Amino acid sequence: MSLHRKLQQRAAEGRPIRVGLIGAGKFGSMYLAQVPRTPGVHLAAIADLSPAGARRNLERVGWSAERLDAASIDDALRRGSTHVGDDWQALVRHPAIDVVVECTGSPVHAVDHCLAAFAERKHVVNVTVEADAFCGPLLARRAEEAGVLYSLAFGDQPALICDLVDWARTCGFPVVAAGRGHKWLPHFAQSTPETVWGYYGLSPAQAERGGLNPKMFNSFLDGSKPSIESTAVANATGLGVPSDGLLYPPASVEDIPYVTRPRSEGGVLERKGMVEVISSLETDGRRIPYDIRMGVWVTVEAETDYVKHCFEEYNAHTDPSGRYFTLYKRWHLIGLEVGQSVASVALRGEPTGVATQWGADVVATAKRDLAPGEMLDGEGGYTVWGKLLPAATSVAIGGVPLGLAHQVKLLRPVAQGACVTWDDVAIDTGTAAYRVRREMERLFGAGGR
Ligand SMILES: NC(=O)C1=CN([C@@H]2O[C@H](COP(=O)(O)OP(=O)(O)OC[C@H]3O[C@@H](n4cnc5c(N)ncnc54)[C@H](O)[C@@H]3O)[C@@H](O)[C@H]2O)C=CC1
Ligand SMILES: N[C@@H](CC=O)C(=O)O
Repeated sequence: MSLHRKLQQRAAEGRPIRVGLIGAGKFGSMYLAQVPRTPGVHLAAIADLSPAGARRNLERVGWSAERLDAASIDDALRRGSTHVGDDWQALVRHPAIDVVVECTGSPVHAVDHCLAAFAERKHVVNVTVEADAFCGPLLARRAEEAGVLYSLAFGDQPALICDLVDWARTCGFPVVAAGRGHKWLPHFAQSTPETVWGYYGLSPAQAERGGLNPKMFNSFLDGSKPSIESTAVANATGLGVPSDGLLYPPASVEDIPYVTRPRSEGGVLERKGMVEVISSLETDGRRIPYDIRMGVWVTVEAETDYVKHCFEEYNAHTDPSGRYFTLYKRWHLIGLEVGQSVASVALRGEPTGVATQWGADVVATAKRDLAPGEMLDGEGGYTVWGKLLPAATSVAIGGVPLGLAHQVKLLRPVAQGACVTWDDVAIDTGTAAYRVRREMERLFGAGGR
C-alpha cells in the first residue's frame, strides 16, 4: 500500500502518527508548512531554544494562533493542536509521541536528543546530518539496540541520493557514482557569514524574508555541507570517497555521465563506486546553463551489451561509450519533503537512508591561518570548513570531526588549508557527542561495520 493510503487509513481510524519537532527554524518551518496538508499526522509538540522564534515561524508558514496555543503536550493531544515550548526532554519523554524530528542543526545537542529519544523508544528522523556525519553509524546501532528506527531526512539530499542508489541496485545496476550538485568555486571554502549571500546568490532582504540563518547557509556554501552529506551517503550506501576531498567537477546535467566515469575512461573518479559533487559553475565562474545545483543523481553502468543496447533503443542519454547512464532529480525540496521519512519510519518500519558502516568522515580544516587561543566556531563560521576524507585517513591523522569543532580552543597554530587534529585542541570531553564519537572510533575502527 502506498504511504499516502496508509496515512489516509490512519486519519480515518483517528490514529494519526504523533510527531514531536525539536528545532523550528528554516528546515523545520518548511515541514510545518506541509503538516496541515498531510493526512494522518498530528504534530503535537515543538521544542525550540526560542519558542518565540518558533511561533514567528509558525505564523510565517500560515498556522493560525489557535492551532498552536495548547498549554501542554497533553492539552495538544486532547485538542488536536500543538504545544510550543522549550523543553525537549518533556517532548521525547511523552509516551504519546511516536516520531521525533531532530531539526536543530546543532550537532552536539542533536546527539543528546537522538540518544534520549532512543532511550524513550521513539523513532528519530535526524535532519541534523552534521551529527550523522561524525557518529551516524553508532547512532544507528544505538537505535537498533533500542528497537527503534533512526533515519536520514527525505528532502535533504542525502536521503534522496540513498533512494537513487537503492533504485539502481534494486534494478541490478552497479553504482558507478552518486551525489548531488553544488554552486562551487574553491575560494568559497574561505567564505564567512559576512560574504555568504553574495556568493550564494540571494539578497540580504530575501534571506531576512525567509528567516535564513547566515551561518547555516555559509556551511552549505563553503563546502562543509557537501562533505557532510557525502559522508552520510557513503556511510549509508558503502560507496567510497575521494582520497583528498571532493573534486567538484563542473558539468551540465547532460555531462554527468561523462565526468562521473573512472579517470582511466576519461572521467574524474579514482575508481568506480564513489560519492562526488558536481559543480554548477565552470572553474572560471561561468554558470553552466542546465545545471544540477539543487539536485541529486546516480550514475550506473550497463554491464552487458544487451543492457547497453537497451539504453540506445530507448533513447537514454549516456556517455559516448553508451555504457554509463545517469538518473537524476533536478530539485530537492528540503523540509517540504520530510513527511516521507516520518511516514516511512512510522508506517513502513523503514528508514529513508541510515548509516550501515563507517567509511567516511568530515575533518575540520582551517579557513585561514589560526592562532593558539582562538576558538573554533563549527560549521559555516569564521574559522573552519569541513573536508571529506576516508574514515581511515581521518583516524590516521587524528582529525577533529567538524561536528565537534564548536567552541573548542586551539592550543597550536594551524595553517590555512590544514586539518585540525586532536592534539591541536582542548576539547570538552564531557559531552555525550564526544564520548559517542570516541566510542565509535573504538567499536567500528575506520571502514568497519
Ligand atoms: N535551511 C535549509 O535550507 C536546510 C537545512 N538543512 C538542515 O536542517 C537543519 C536545521 O537547519 P535550519 O533550519 O536551516 O537552521 P536554523 O538555524 O534556521 O534553525 C534551527 C532551529 O533550531 C533551534 N535550536 C538550535 N539549537 C537548539 C537546541 N539545542 N534545542 C532546541 N532548539 C534548538 C534554533 O532556535 C532554530 O529555531 C540543519 O541540520 C541543516 O543542515 C538541510 C537542508 C536545507
Ligand atoms: N543541503 C543543501 C542546503 C539546501 O538545500 C546544501 O547543502 O546546499
